[in-house]
Amino acid sequence: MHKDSILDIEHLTVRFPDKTVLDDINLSIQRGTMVSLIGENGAGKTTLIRTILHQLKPTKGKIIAHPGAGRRHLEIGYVPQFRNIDTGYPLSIKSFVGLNRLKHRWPFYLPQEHAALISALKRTNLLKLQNIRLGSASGGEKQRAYLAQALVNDPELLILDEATASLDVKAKNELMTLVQQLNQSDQLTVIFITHDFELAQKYTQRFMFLNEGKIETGPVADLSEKFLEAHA
Ligand SMILES: Nc1ncnc2c1ncn2[C@@H]1O[C@H](COP(=O)(O)OP(=O)(O)OP(=O)(O)O)[C@@H](O)[C@H]1O
Repeated sequence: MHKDSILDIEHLTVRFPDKTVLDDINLSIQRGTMVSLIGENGAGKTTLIRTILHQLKPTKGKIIAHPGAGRRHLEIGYVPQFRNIDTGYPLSIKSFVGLNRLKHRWPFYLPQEHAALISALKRTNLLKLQNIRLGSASGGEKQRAYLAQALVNDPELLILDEATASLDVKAKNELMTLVQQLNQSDQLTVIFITHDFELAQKYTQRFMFLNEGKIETGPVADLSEKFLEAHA
């Protein structure tokens, strides 16, 4: 275990009947860092994330989470790949973000829930847009609403699952700039799944490269070299 890790992955193996997708993986993710998770289609990125999210039980090994001081469990936020939302979608941005606070009587929030909701809207620059229908928002705004939804429970770890794919260059950079600000101001740890090396190098410090069941890690400056090696 590393001194300040948020996740320690130890001898993690996930095997499906016909395939070993993760093969004895060992790595630590440091608290407060932004890390890219790279790998070809079918390399096992989703499988790794599902295991981190307790959606999948490892065949062998384990993932140890280290919640921060005063927290009982590691809260994880998840932002999916952008998919367009029908223009008829009825909920306002605020109500959509609030869907992730269902613990009580949505949409009648307790005061602390309402405060968390407003904070998530503020941190994603959506405060002024909170009452517009999500269906009428731009692609970038919709994706920021997904980010706000992931933030509303005050996560310590944020997983961006190809969350910038299908956005235009401006919206990609806006989203990643916001995430970078949260990383710096709140020590939010980020796992950024992407096929975009340029964004990985611009916004993250380290990479995790999944290939044939194994993971290699390193500083993002070495990313192109690693990728070329894997394809040599
Ligand atoms: N429940 C399952 N049962 C059997 N095989 C599975 C299961 N889930 C995933 N797989 C297989 O495991 C491999 C890794 O899949 P995974 O979805 O983790 O890859 P990925 O890197 O996320 O791919 P992509 O970039 O396309 O999303 C694939 O060959 C997939 O078919």
